[in-house]
Amino acid sequence: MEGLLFVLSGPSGVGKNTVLKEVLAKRPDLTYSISATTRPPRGQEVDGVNYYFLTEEQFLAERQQNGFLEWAEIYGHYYGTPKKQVLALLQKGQHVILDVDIQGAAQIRQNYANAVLIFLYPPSIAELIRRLRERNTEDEEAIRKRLAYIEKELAAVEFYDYVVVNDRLDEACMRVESIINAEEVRVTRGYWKRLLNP
Ligand SMILES: Nc1ncnc2c1ncn2[C@@H]1O[C@H](COP(=O)(O)OP(=O)(O)OP(=O)(O)O)[C@@H](O)[C@H]1O
Ligand SMILES: Nc1nc2c(ncn2[C@@H]2O[C@H](COP(=O)(O)O)[C@@H](O)[C@H]2O)c(=O)[nH]1
Repeated sequence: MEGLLFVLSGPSGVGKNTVLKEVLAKRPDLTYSISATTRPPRGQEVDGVNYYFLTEEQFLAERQQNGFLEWAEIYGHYYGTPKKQVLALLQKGQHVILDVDIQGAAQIRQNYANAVLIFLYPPSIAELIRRLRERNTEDEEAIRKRLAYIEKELAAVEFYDYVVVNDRLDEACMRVESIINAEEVRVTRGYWKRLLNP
């Protein structure tokens, strides 16, 4: 039986990576899909761990060969989900979670009707800006570019299946885990049959 495909989106700095790290530590049956991007590495990011860092030429060649499950241009750089590895994991029965923006989530919604879309929402705009600035990984111009998209990104929450407010981190992680648990036992997915003794 195929694994479940989850999507986590939310504005830059809301805490997607932070929440994912905690949730993934508790769910060995959930795999994080490492995206490809043309943006340069920031801080301690490592190629093949945080992202596959590609040149624009490499990214466009991969896109040309239909190598992405979804892709988007965000804040002036390309981002995409490598198709082969995600589909292989799902076929093996592994759940997969993508950290993608609202454009990517819309493509996933269109092409994978069973995917579960979760939106991580900030407790306030002021707190979101504080987190983004205090992370201290972008220069002022890059921060301004990201802030310019906040309103559009927050408005897209309407198209998601679930929303989780990332105020207290432990609570937000618990809610994301609860969503995964609940989706696993939806009768229509048939996934619950895995829980029966042979
Ligand atoms: N619940 C929380 N309370 C306080 N700080 C938080 C919380 N969640 C995350 N943070 C902090 O906010 C900052 C941004 O978090 P993170 O990098 O995970 O965001 P992101 O949504 O993945 O951003 P981006 O889309 O830019 O990659 C980090 O410094 C992180 O430690
Ligand atoms: N559509 C896609 N969006 C992606 C992908 N990987 C990451 N992202 C989104 O990009 C922004 C910026 O990320 P950052 O690491 O530069 O801060 C953020 O909203 C991510 O969700 C992807 O493969 N496809």
